[in-house]
Amino acid sequence: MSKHHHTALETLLSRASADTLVKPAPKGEELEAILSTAMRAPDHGKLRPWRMALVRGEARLALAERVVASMKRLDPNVPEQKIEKRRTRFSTMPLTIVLGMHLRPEDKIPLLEQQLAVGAAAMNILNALHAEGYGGLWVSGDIAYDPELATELGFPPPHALAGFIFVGTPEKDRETPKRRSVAPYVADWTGAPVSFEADKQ
Ligand SMILES: Cc1cc2nc3c(=O)[nH]c(=O)nc-3n(C[C@H](O)[C@H](O)[C@H](O)COP(=O)(O)O)c2cc1C
Repeated sequence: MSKHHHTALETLLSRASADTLVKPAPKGEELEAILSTAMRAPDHGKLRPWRMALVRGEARLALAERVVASMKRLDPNVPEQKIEKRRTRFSTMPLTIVLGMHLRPEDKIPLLEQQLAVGAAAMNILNALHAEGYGGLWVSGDIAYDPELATELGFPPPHALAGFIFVGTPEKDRETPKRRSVAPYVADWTGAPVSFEADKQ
């Protein structure tokens, strides 16, 4: 497999989200290794705030129904087409990782830093999936902010959802995506406040 010829940096530079994911998803020891990269995320206070609920097999249908119920709760007039799209996605993805946050609002570590640690864990997982030849897509949408859905999935307030990571194998081999230059997002600070090309009109 070509992945073995890639340096770590090339792997990081070539990651892209894949929205058409088919079987197989990683399982067993390989899945455990991929998920273990979450444990290497930078994490102020060692709170380990990330939680991953794996949804596979028959449980996918139940998740899809909870998601649809959440959509209807949030918007009683939600178009049927939107419902069907989400129902199909959640019920057919080979694996969905519900990314939960075990948040501690009373802790001395700021909530934002707790959330950033979960984001870093998610990024490690997405990169690990890519490195192993799988694909991932991190999605949220308004349902990710529905406390009732979060509670049904095991994350009652103040815990919360950081989204869902769809996992599988990209349907087709894709070219390495075009990457924008990072230059507009980088500046040397030499004493005066920086300004970025990216922010100039
Ligand atoms: C927290 C979070 C939530 C996201 N939610 C969605 C989403 O609901 N729908 C979507 O199409 N992309 C969402 N994205 C963006 C995708 O994960 C992805 O980055 C985007 O499709 C661009 O693809 P790329 O990662 O290959 O650049 C989200 C990203 C993050 C970090």
